Amino acid sequence: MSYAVVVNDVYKQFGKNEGPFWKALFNPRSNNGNGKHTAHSPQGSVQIIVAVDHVSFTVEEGEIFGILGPNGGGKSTLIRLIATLLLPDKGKISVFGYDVVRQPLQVQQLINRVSVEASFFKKLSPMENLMYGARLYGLSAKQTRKQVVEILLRLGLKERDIYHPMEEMSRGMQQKVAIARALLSRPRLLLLDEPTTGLDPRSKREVQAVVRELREVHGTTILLTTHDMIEAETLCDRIAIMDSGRVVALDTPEGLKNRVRGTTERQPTLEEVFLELTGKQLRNPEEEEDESL
Ligand SMILES: Nc1ncnc2c1ncn2[C@@H]1O[C@H](COP(=O)(O)OP(=O)(O)OP(=O)(O)O)[C@@H](O)[C@H]1O
Repeated sequence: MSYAVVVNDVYKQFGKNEGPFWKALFNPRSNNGNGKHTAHSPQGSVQIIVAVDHVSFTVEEGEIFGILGPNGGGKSTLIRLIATLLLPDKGKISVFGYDVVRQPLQVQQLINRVSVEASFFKKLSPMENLMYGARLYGLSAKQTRKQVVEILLRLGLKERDIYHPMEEMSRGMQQKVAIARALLSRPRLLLLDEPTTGLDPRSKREVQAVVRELREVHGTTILLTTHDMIEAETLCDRIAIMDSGRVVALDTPEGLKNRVRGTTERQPTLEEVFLELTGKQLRNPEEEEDESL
């Protein structure tokens, strides 16, 4: 078995300085059960946030693997650790056999990442932004120009949008341009951090179709985070449910549902599975509105 990603007992915490320690004496706070607690020292008090709490899993080559969880669950931190943007405090991560801490350059050559906060030169068009990106990847201008048009049209942009300033585009369109930019480097592993959050249902479907096509045509391994259960269920081969920094379950969508089957006649939804496993609701009211459009 060839693994694209191996995450082994990874732990990551953040510390936020809360000022001098004596202030905390008047406002004492301890572990609130949500991965947060306050540590005091003569230098001051620091709120410790455990973002990733001893997480282990593997992603097979060519797999579409989803990390499903609520806001603040630790999904983005995990993606940043795999992308070599953060260092783990404990544990090991390897990407196609390369260690993210000891061999970050080798890892960076095999991956690309799209996040919701993708940045662009807003006065420039998608074509200009992508040509700039392509130069950073060392791609030839002529070949890239053709490829940019192909990818953007495939993602549902109109030909005229390709040459208009990015600042005139909707967030959905900008997200598609971010995905197109990541695809230019033909990554073996594509990390998608909430790729369809805030997109209208049609744009969502277009992005999801491209994700499937990438795996089918190019064999790209895809690791995506989402809090959209329908997306997780329809797109992912396997799903890790993450809550408060921990993976609480990992299985195929069918396997996850089988875990809580037995109470009712019908098959449970992933939302019910999530509620059963974490005691929390996952559904995002914004997404619900989107779905009904
Ligand atoms: N750079 C940072 N400094 C301090 N705390 C951080 C930092 N990055 C993340 N956190 C905290 O770590 C926890 C996990 O955040 P993370 O962004 O990984 O969650 P998430 O599941 O991706 O949620 P979201 O969908 O809201 O991005 C949260 O409590 C967050 O506030």
